[in-house]
Order: sequence, then structure tokens, then C-alpha cells
Amino acid sequence: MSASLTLPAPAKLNRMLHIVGRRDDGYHELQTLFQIIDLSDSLTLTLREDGNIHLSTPLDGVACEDNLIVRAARLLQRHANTTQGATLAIDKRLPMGGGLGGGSSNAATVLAGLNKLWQLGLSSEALAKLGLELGADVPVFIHGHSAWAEGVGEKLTTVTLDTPWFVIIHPAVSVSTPRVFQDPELTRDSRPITMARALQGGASEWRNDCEAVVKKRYPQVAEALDWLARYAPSRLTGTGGCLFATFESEKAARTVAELAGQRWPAWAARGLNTSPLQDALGC
Ligand SMILES: C[C@](O)(CO)[C@H](O)COP(=O)(O)OP(=O)(O)OC[C@H]1O[C@@H](n2ccc(N)nc2=O)[C@H](O)[C@@H]1O
Ligand SMILES: Nc1ncnc2c1ncn2[C@@H]1O[C@H](COP(=O)(O)OP(=O)(O)OP(=O)(O)O)[C@@H](O)[C@H]1O
Repeated sequence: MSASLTLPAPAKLNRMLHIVGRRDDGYHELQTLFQIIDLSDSLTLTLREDGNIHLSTPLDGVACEDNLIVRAARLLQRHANTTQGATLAIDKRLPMGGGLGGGSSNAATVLAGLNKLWQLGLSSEALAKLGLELGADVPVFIHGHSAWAEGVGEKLTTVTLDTPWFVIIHPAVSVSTPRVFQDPELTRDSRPITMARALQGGASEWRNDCEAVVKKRYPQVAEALDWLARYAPSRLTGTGGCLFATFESEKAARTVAELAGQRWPAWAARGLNTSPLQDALGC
């Protein structure tokens, strides 16, 4: 076993997202189609014998103890009751708080990577359950495949989706996930549908129930969405503020990403069905 692992932590898109209810604890019941894309942070995990968890690349605006990378490592260390430690380093490329799930993905990569480095032998189910304590999107990144999700996003069924090219824009505004979910104008009563129905309907029928409220509260998101929708069908991912448009060809996506890049941070990325994390871990 090598004493160091370098692993990707990819982003996700919510190809559709319906809010079908609200639980007693305030969390919302969702129905969503998750797709992982080939846009990733990169994490390097190095074994330490002294038991310390050390983040060598702090993120601007996030205290180390709050960083999901450190929290995931400590949670696993406690859960497995191990005396092994790790030095953690991240090359951060995904925008934070944009609905691309970067923080949850970082946590999932740390859980899966340290499970291997520390030779703990925990199952994916155990890691996903542990990860859910850190964020609603951690389980799908552990699962590592396109998925239909229910509950708060943790009840996952593997699906195979089309793998188009996307243009992703991050409007220059930070959208607060709790604020969106607390908004009095958010609709929470979409009729539950079956997975088969969601898949049959296809992209032309998909929508994100957070989009209307986010557009209203964050005019910068509305402006970027109107701009992007001139080129291709476009939607909000998660609670935003990132937006994505769907293209059949890489060339068209790269052309629009370059144009968008003159106004906002923007990327062209391909939809995947298997996570590069699973490929890297060889499972
Ligand atoms: C909306 C999604 O982006 C869909 O992928 C995610 O479910 C959000 O996941 P996340 O950012 O990891 O969210 P968390 O850190 O778990 O929750 C942030 C806050 O959002 C609200 N929240 C989140 C998820 C959910 N299903 N219902 C909620 O009401 C809760 O107030 C929670 O305190
Ligand atoms: N390693 C991390 N990477 C990104 N954000 C982190 C990290 N650790 C803590 N955070 C905090 O978590 C917040 C949400 O981060 P994240 O990038 O997961 O949001 P998101 O893309 O909106 O995710 P979601 O789609 O799950 O709502 C950030 O604003 C930041 O303060």
C-alpha cells in the first residue's frame, strides 16, 4: 500500500429537482436526477503515523475545523477508532457554494480515500451513511454513478443518463442553500412521480423547483440564465447559483463556454455515468 493517494472529487449536476415535501426537522424531501461531470477538484491524502489530521492547503473563507475535508477525516477516524492520521491537500477548481456539490464531493473523496489508505475495509453503504452527517450530497459521490434520488438525496437508485456536453456558469453571487429552502415562496408540493416517468419524460420535461425563487431573489442568476438560454436549454443546479446548458457537441459547448467566460466564470464539461473517483479507486 502506497502511503499517498491522489484522487479526484468531481462536481455533480441536478438534471432535474422536484421538492415533494418537508420533514419535521425542516429538511426537504426531494426527487432528483444526479449526474456527475468531468470537472473535479484534486485531493492528495498522505498517511501520518502521529494520528494528526492536517490540512496543508486551507481554503479562503473556510476555517480549517469547518472544512468538510477535515471534518470528514475526523469523522472517519472517530468512527473507525483508528490512531492513524493524514495530511490532506486540495487543488480547488470547483466554485464553492454554487450547487455543484464540491464540498460534499471533497468529503466523499476523503472518506473513500482514507478508508483505503487506512485499510479500514468499510463498505460503501457505511461510508455513505457516515457522509450523510456532513451533507445531503455526500452519498451520491460515494455511490459514484448517475442516480435517481429521493429522501433528502440519500435514497439512491442507479440510472444511466445521456452524456451530453454542458456549459456551466457561476454567476458572481453566492446563493445560500438554507435561505432558498426557507423561502416562503418556495413551492414544496410537486406531485411525486415515479423514476420511470422522470426518465421517460427526458430533458425537455425536466425542471428545478428552486429556480423561480432563486431567480427572483438573485437577479444576477436570472440575468445569466436568460443569457445562457439563448444558446441551449438551460437550468439551475441544486439551489444554484450555478447554471448549466446542454449541448450535443463538444465544439458548440466550448464555443459558448468561451463566450460566457467573458462575463462569468464558465466551464465546458462532459456528463458521466461513472465517477472518476470510482475509476481511480479501482472499484
Ligand atoms: C439541494 C441539493 O443541492 C441537491 O443536490 C442538496 O440537497 C443540498 O445539499 P447540501 O448543500 O449538502 O446541503 P446541506 O449542507 O445538507 O444542508 C444545508 C441546508 O439546506 C437545507 N436543506 C438541505 C437539503 C434538503 N434536502 N433540504 C433542506 O432543507 C437545510 O436547511 C440545511 O441546513
Ligand atoms: N472543502 C470544501 N469545499 C467547498 N466548500 C466547503 C468546504 N468545506 C466547507 N465548505 C463550506 O460549504 C459551503 C457549501 O459548499 P459546496 O461547494 O458543497 O456547496 P454547493 O456546491 O452549493 O453544494 P450543494 O449542491 O450540495 O448545495 C461553502 O460555501 C463553504 O463555506
